[in-house]
Amino acid sequence: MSRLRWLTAGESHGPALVATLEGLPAGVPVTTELVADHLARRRLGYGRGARMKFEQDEVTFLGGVRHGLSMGSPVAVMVGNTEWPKWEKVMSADPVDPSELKETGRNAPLTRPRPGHADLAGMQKYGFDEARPILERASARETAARVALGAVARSFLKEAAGIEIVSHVVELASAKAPYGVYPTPADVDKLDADPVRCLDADASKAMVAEIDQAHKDGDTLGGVVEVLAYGVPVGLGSHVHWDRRLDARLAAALMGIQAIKGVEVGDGFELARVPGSQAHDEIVNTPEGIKRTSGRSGGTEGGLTTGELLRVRAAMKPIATVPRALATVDVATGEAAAAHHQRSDVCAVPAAGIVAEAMVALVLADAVVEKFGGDSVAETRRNVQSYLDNLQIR
Ligand SMILES: Cc1cc2nc3c(=O)[nH]c(=O)nc-3n(C[C@H](O)[C@H](O)[C@H](O)COP(=O)(O)O)c2cc1C
Ligand SMILES: C=C(O[C@@H]1CC(C(=O)O)=C[C@@H](OP(=O)(O)O)[C@H]1O)C(=O)O
Repeated sequence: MSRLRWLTAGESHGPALVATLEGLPAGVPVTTELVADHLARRRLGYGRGARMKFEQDEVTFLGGVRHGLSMGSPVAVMVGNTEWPKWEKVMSADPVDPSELKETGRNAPLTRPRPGHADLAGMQKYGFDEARPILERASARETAARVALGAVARSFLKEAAGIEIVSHVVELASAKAPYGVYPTPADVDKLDADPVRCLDADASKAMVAEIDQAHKDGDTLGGVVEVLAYGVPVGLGSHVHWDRRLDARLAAALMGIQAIKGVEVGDGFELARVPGSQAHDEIVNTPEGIKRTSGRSGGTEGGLTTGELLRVRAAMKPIATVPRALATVDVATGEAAAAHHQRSDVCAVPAAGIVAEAMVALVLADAVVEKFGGDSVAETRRNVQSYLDNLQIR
């Protein structure tokens, strides 16, 4: 199985995040601007904290791309952290004199772990007496690296198979967008211009009001994002083994985003509440070929893509750093305490949608490379076309 492999590294207040992508065919259009544009989309969204106002996400390619095209070698990309100069001592890789650390005023031990973040279990597991070494990597700052790779993956998908990915916010706390309205690639600019990346104006207003109220109350919120992939060919993934099922791969990738607690493929949990006669997508022959009368399955059956619209949802829990701090224990003293809190997002659901797009793009790019191969994207495209031209049933 030829597959894409990818990794990220870097801490929230370290010098930079880095990400590598191995197995990408040559000839994929990739530029610094393309990646920067997607990173800028991830910084948007009503309810995000102060950092997103000044964070620059400075992009540098370190390998794999020449003159705007991938070369077939591993792609390496670095995303600089604007905050680094303030954290140079606290996050120094090399030992630092304790007096210099004290001068920074940023090195007070974080001994009051936040419920809902990785602080406490991470300290226990890795043997630290404070949360800094845990929260630096648990932080969703890391998702900038994923979005950088996702930008590369989506360029490959468009070029190789004409696949395009769109996401939108469908629920934010108790505010809901009307069910069954699916934005298309033509709606992306409109979505990105909306404060909460919701297509429905009334629902968007209600979501903004929820965030304003939570802000006033010193609270935080979660929500649900939906990702749609247009132009996915039939037959990505496979029914033959659990770890080859595309629905399983998508679910794992989405669940791997910080704070995502639930994933649905298509109508997901709703399908469990209706009889079979209302749960499946009936098959009809049309002048354009065999089609489905509905899209309840979300475009996968038996772990294979059906060639219909791919649709997945991810539910994000509220931000763990609650301003009206939650009860915890100071692990230095064993006494009851309020969880540590500095600045934080009130709500990051719109940003989570952009991260979810990136994860879906990486899973689909992996599945396309696996099925169609190709050392150059032109070869992948020929293989996709030949497969579609030679489908026995269509
Ligand atoms: C885009 C994005 C931004 C986030 N911003 C914050 C934040 O500012 N403060 C915070 O405590 N958690 C934030 N989170 C959530 C934490 O990273 C998450 O709660 C933590 O990783 C623990 O969640 P888990 O149990 O799902 O891993 C954010 C998550 C995402 C996806
Ligand atoms: C930095 C980002 O998100 C961060 C995610 C995050 C967390 O705990 O997950 C906590 C906050 O970090 P800080 O305390 O430095 O402001 C967010 O700003 C980002 O998305 O780029």
